[in-house]
Amino acid sequence: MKRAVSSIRSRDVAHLAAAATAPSPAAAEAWDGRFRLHKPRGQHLLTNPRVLDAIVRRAALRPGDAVLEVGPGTGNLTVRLLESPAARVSAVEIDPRMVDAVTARVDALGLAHKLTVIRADAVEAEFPEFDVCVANIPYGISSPLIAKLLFGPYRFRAATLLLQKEFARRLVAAPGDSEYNRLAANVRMVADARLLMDVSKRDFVPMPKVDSSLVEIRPRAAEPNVDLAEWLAFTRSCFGQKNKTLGAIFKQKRKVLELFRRSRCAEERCDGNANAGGGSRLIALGGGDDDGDMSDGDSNEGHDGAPSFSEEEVAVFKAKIAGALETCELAGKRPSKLSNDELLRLLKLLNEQGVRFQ
Ligand SMILES: C[S@@+](CC[C@H](N)C(=O)[O-])C[C@H]1O[C@@H](n2cnc3c(N)ncnc32)[C@H](O)[C@@H]1O
Repeated sequence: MKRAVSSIRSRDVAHLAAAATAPSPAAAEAWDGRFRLHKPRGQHLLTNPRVLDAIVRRAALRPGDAVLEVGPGTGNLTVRLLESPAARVSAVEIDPRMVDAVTARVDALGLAHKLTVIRADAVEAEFPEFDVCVANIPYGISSPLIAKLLFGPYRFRAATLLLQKEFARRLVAAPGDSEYNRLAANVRMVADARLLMDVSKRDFVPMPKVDSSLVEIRPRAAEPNVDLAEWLAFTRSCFGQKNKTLGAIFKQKRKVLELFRRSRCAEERCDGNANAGGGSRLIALGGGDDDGDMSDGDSNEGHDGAPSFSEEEVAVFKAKIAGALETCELAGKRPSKLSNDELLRLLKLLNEQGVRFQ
């Protein structure tokens, strides 16, 4: 029978708590039909107690830590975090039924004084200050959430996140690996990421189609020596067609024209950079469907307040790009094989030539 979505009964709360202490296959059966979980919201609850304990152990919480949890669901991980040495947990949850469930469960355990539940979309919400983020997140928001953590205003020690296994592999990939991509290049610019362990899809209720991996992301203390918005826009440009050489990528008429427009606008401070990747609140890191080429058409007519320009001007600009590629000997290289230092050198040379990406 269909359950109302607005509230949850107390016997469900007891059941939810039990689910995380029973072995997962039994829990999966017990769950069936009791509480309608929405797959589009990524509501696959982690019910294997050994995995839940391992996540908290691997997060290496310290006394006094403020923990951020994204998507507490019914609280299977939350209660373990609250029982850890951490001082407090702030949990951001979008589904009001889950907010009720985790609140009631934590209340019943006498741990409510350590928990703040924020009912909000974690991609949109402003997070309170935190030392560590520990979460089994909805996989649909992996990329924007990691972007928000690493490129937003937050200063924290580490994020220990359960992610879709393939996404996790892409996140920790190194230059030259077949999975290396824009997401990994962007994360590497500001943080160290490593795999901690794999988690079977059988440890979730309902069972998802994919396996998962636990990943640790540690932001580096030192700020990188680059304008991050410019870097994000640059990698978007490079990795849009990651199997092409940089020479081929930056020879394309459409790309050259778009870069010309942006560079002109940056110089003249007009409003032609509305599509820049780094400036928006929702930062795109890559790793999903956002690795597309910059392409706003190939006309050289002025728009967005940008001046129009001549063929000759564009030809000079194109030659500057080719010159920068030649100087750093990267024209024949594919972006997915290059280290961030090599890409940074190219970006600096291009910037020196007046080529801007944001
Ligand atoms: C994979 S479940 C994890 C639940 C729980 N942490 C566990 O391990 O059993 C993801 C949770 O995130 C919530 N969620 C989905 N999208 C969200 C969003 N944009 N912001 C905050 N929470 C979200 C879902 O309602 C669900 O409770």
